[in-house]
Amino acid sequence: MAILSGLVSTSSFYSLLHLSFLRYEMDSHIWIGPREICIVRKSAVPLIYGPQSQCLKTTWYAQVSPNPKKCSIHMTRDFDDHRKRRKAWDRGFSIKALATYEPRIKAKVDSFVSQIQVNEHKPLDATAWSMFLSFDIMGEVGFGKDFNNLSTGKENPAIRAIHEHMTVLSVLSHVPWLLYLISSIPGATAAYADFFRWCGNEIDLKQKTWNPEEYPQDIVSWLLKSYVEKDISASPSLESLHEDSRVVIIAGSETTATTLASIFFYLAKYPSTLKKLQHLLDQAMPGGAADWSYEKAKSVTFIDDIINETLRLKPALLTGGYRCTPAQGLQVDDVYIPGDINVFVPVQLIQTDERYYANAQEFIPERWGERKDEMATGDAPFFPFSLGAYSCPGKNLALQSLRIAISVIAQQYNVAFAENETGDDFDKNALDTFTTTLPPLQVQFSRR
Ligand code: HEM
Repeated sequence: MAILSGLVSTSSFYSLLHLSFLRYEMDSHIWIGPREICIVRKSAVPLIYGPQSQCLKTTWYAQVSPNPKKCSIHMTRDFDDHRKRRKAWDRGFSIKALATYEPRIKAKVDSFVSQIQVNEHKPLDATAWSMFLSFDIMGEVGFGKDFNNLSTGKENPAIRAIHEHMTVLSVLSHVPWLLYLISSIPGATAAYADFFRWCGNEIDLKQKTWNPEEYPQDIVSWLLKSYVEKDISASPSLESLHEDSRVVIIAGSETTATTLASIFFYLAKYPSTLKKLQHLLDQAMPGGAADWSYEKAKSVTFIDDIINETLRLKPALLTGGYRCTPAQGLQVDDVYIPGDINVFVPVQLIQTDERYYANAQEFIPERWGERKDEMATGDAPFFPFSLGAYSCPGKNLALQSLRIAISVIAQQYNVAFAENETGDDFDKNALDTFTTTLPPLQVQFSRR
């Protein structure tokens, strides 16, 4: 039991590190409630075993409820603890905090554009470079540090290990006792050491130079502020604070990077969408790059339509995290789910289901804008950031980063598939490793 409690004793943020590696089939639909996932399909084949309930239990596939209101959720102590702790995180994503991040994100995007300029007309791997940009942004707004991925064109060694072990972890997370067993073998987790050390050193440094009068400039400083001030929302221990700091990078970078890479894929595949976007950007900022501002870029709502449509078809978390039913079980409509059962929702499957979306497999950004009523998008399930108490606190930061990146790049450059690149591998062979592992995508940028 110690094996499992080692994995489950920490906050729910830690669950982000439990990765999944799945291929699934589902023939029915899903619902996510205002707080939690509720309905599961009784006849679904039990496939996965998860760590949350401290013993290995059947995992059920989730399904849409025709009547979500019937779902009731037991509020556990964990839930309340989580709600308190979320406050420390949410402060780091407030409107005021986001405003301090904006010019620094823009600076990172500008350095991405400088690399495009140097490599103009040459093939660039959009998957890798989106990762470089995104990790550099999270280094900056997460810790106030530069990972130097963009300037060197190489993955920082401190974060390389995360990628190399993603798939292994994603498989092992379904047999948590084995994961624990392996992690207790000396040297087996050595690859993570760089990353752990880097985050730990940064926290130590921040603690030593802590100035209570200063407005925190990055997310980890917000978490540290709660910790130093012994706020009710603070990480309960230094170890837990270290853990949260690692989550900042893991949760914030991969997700935004895979979304950006997927946007490049769609813009290269559908030149008419790119042209339309560029036309709208030109209207909003007739002076070109010199005229760029985040406020003006944000006024081009077609950017959000593209982001939404990308997150619908290729959500960064294809399945998302598990949820555990309350001890007394859950009655939803005519389905009873026993207590302590892990359930999850395959986000991508639902968001591409013809029952909810017209031409569900097609990339039609207009369904979020001018064709919203006609295509009945308003009522369709859409939850790439999850919903309710455990949903993504970094959503607005992610949207801000994506809006800045797309507007700045599309304003100045065309993007197309490089020679011999069809995009098929990228489109079809993504792996669900909790976050998504994408194949390379060779694209070519050319100045407009
Ligand atoms: C396009 C980008 C992003 C997507 C699609 C995304 C999606 C998600 C989803 C689906 C969850 C819920 C996971 C679960 O149910 O277990 C989540 C949680 C979380 N995300 Fe994001 N995310 C993105 C960007 C970010 C960023 C930039 C941050 C900043 C650090 C962030 C921080 C977190 C954290 C801390 C949690 C855990 C929340 C909790 O347990 O209460 N995410 N994200």
